[in-house]
Amino acid sequence: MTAETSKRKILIVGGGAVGSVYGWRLQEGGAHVAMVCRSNFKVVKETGYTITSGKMDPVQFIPDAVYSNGEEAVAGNNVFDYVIVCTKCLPNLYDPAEVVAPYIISDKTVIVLVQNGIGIEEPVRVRFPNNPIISGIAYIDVDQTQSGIIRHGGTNFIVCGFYVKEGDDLNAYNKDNAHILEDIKNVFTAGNMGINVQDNVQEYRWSKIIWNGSFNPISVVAGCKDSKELIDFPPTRQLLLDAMAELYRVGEAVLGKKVPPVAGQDSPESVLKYTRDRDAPVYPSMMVDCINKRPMEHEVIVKNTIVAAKKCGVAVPILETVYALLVSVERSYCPPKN
Ligand SMILES: NC(=O)C1=CN([C@@H]2O[C@H](COP(=O)(O)OP(=O)(O)OC[C@H]3O[C@@H](n4cnc5c(N)ncnc54)[C@H](OP(=O)(O)O)[C@@H]3O)[C@@H](O)[C@H]2O)C=CC1
Ligand SMILES: CC(C)(CO)C(=O)C(=O)O
Repeated sequence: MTAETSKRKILIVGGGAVGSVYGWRLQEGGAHVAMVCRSNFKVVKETGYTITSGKMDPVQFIPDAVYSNGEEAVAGNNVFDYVIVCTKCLPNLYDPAEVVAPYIISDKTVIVLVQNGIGIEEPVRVRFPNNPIISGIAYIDVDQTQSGIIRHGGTNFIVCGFYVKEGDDLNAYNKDNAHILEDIKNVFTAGNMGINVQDNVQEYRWSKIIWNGSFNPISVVAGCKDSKELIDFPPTRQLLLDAMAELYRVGEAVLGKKVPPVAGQDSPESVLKYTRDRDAPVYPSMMVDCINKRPMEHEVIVKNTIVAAKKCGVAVPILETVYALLVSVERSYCPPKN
């Protein structure tokens, strides 16, 4: 069966910035798209999303279904082909598997985790050892400016591949399940989304963490500055370069080889240049969360990276400093529960 011969049933859990654009594109590509929404549930259910993408006029995206919980979503034994998770990943606040659990009623459902950070997959794998899990790294620049109102910069591609238990034979798993990777490729391509399937996607998590582990926390501790402001001010520009150099050292130590380049970015200077050359400044997702007084993904983006560095004996004084400051900033508006 191909994407052309069967309408894929896709559920997007987390109908925020990334989830809305994914839903819109995948529906355009012919899939049946249902969304799980939380704070924007009422608006999305009643009027859908208004999405401004790149230089296009705003478009209206009306999902095929909008749910607020698992009971509604799986009523009548409704099995999804794909459950795509586009929530923030906040293991310091809850078990990430709990976010997915209400929607998985069959081993056949492919779980796609579209979240930044390191170590985001393991809790979901432990809970769903028999479901295929695809780890997805989103290259997209999008935020929700008001409930249901989405601003998308235009870039939209994903690097993805299977996640398996440590010690399992990833090559054999890739081979046995090649049809799933082929299918997701078709589904995303039909929606005009770039998709780059990798045999070992974990390597690419390190490519992405170079950006997220530097720009995200530094934007917040610098007082919520966007990428242009950070790059144009020499002291924060230097801090970014030094933080990225640390991150490259961690990635190389973990992988035992160079961090793979994405879009030609293979050094702190080239990441900075790529970011500076973009048409518009980037608003890092952590900065957007901080401005809106929401919890930030400091655990998966910064803490897990520091833990990996320590395991490999790599010193990361800059990361440790920004982590301490970042968590302090969050505590000022979002005090810990106990
Ligand atoms: N924005 C970007 O440009 C990029 C983001 N990413 C990554 O993608 C992931 C998603 O980011 P983004 O879209 O920006 O995040 P948003 O905060 O915009 O969206 C997340 C959505 O998930 C909802 N949500 C949270 N928990 C649940 C739950 N248990 N059930 C249902 N819905 C839930 C939130 O609802 P509520 O409003 O109630 O909190 C919110 O609408 C993150 O890991 C981020 O780092 C990666 C690349 C770029
Ligand atoms: C850089 C960006 C916007 C994606 O390209 C991102 O990943 C983030 O802000 O968390």
